Amino acid sequence: MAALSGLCSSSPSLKPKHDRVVIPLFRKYSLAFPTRSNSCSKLSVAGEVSADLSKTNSVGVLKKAKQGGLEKDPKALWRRYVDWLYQHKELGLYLDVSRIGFSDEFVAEMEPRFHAAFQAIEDLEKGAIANPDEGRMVGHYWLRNAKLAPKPFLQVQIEKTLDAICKFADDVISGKIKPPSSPEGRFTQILSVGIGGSALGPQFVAEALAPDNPPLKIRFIDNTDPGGIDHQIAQLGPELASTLVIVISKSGGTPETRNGLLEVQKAFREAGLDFSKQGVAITQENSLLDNTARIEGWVARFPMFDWVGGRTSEMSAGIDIREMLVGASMMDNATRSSVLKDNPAALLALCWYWACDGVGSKDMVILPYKDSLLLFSRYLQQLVMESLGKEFDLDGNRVNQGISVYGNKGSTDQHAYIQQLREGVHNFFVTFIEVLRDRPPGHDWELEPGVTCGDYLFGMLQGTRSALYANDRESVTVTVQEVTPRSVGALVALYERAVGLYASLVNINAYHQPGVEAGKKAAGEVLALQKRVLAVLNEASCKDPVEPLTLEEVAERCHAPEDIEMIYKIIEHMAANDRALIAEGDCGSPNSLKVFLGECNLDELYA
Ligand SMILES: O=P(O)(O)OC[C@H]1O[C@H](O)[C@H](O)[C@@H](O)[C@@H]1O
Repeated sequence: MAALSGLCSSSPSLKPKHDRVVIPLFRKYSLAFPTRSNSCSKLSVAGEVSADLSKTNSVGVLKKAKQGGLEKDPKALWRRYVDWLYQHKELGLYLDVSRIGFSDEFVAEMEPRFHAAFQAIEDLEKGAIANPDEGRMVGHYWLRNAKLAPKPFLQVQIEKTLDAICKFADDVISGKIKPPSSPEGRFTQILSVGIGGSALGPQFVAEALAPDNPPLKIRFIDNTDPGGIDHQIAQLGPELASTLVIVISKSGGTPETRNGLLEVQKAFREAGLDFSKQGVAITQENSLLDNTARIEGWVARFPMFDWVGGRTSEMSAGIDIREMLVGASMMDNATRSSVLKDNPAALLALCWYWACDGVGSKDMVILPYKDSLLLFSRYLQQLVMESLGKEFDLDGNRVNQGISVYGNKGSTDQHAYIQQLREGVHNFFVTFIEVLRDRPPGHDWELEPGVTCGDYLFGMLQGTRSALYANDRESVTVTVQEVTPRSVGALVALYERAVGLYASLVNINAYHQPGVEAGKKAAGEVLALQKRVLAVLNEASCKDPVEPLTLEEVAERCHAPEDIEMIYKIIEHMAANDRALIAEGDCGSPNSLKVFLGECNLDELYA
């Protein structure tokens, strides 16, 4: 989909400007912010850790080392910075972990765990069933290097899909594939319908990489909120006739996505348009969505593979950008290293383990200082929380693992919640994402002597990093030269691998999501109950005279007295949407309510 908005076109390749990183002036900035005495924060860190470590953590040195507090001597910090600085020359990407306080002892003690984690990832890449509950291989790494796929037919499948997507994108952009009844004679808009991993990745990439004036503009329907859906369709207006609707769902049966599709199809019907001439499906072969698209003869169908999880499907069909794949593949190569200091994903996993005590005791705050990376935190929220948030470990022990992720962007957040990060409850560590290039060359100007707009953003990032550290708030900094398809691909791959390694460190399955099913099942039960409520109300409303019912009567006739609260919520919702009428009382006093339906449906009554 991003390919269709002009992202498939090759972008200038990244050339690192220098081999050595420009060192942030942390000393200068830390002088600018008042610092608290160390002893105070040392105490609080030690206290938090001892409580959490008693749960599951076996890394004894973690507790001991944390009691030491963070390094504050500027010279020692500088040595630590240089010592631990990771650089990927070709990608122009740096990772600074110096503001995470792990000790050498901790690193040594973690070594055997990393050994096992590296081995697990190697096995995964070779096609092991790395998702044991679902009996599936985990192959998102093959998408950016098909030769790695363990079977030749998988290699062919990946390459063929990639070629087909790129060709389709070219044909749409050039107007070779066009909508039947658009005055423009070509597609001008994309409406993407999908949720979770089938929305967050495309949204992030579209926000990060779409050019100012893309050949096709992208909109998203990523919820079953009728108001939101109506808004997207209304904004398209007459351009619905030149909208390519891309429906993305790996399973092909997600209700929110199905609802979005049905709503969009209704809008097409009402506008006198033939949806099948403008619809594209991206889904597993033979899924409900795939079969629908095939039978209805949609414009195109592209496969999503069984061995790619939704949240790691960023590089699969739909987001076909060869440059992104190159960036991801380069990062994959780097993160295969079994030398900790040479492996940025392992360094990240190490920092997470240290900062969160291996039990998720701290939240991960993602702060990109670049508007176009705004959605990176939302994207990572799913990748990290759905992968790591698990009740049981691989041996069946209850561990309730996870790391909470939130964030928006700097310096905007400076004016929102950074106050609490600096001074309030100490339950987080920060990841700064720094982008060195402010603007394309030749566009910069000094809005005051010696200072550009971008210098302010840079100052805010460095100042915040220093001010937080001065108050014992740890941080990681990832630096890229520019936001390009290549660097975005590299960032995605970096975090995918870090999540995989961290999952091994804490012995959980990162590739399934059993908890999501519970909510979906419960939602299904609510809708089934609603149908029974409607039938009971319909029967009472078909009487002459109409018999308004109390909540208790409805619950009894539904044979669900224990569900009276849910029945109340169903009726409240129906009343707010004029689908149930209130005869007596009001929703503020549930026991006073008497309800009926405005119309009697005889067909249903005798069905
Ligand atoms: O792509 P779909 O099959 O429609 O799934 C969409 C989403 O559904 C579930 O909520 C899963 O937990 C997500 O991982 C997935 O991305």
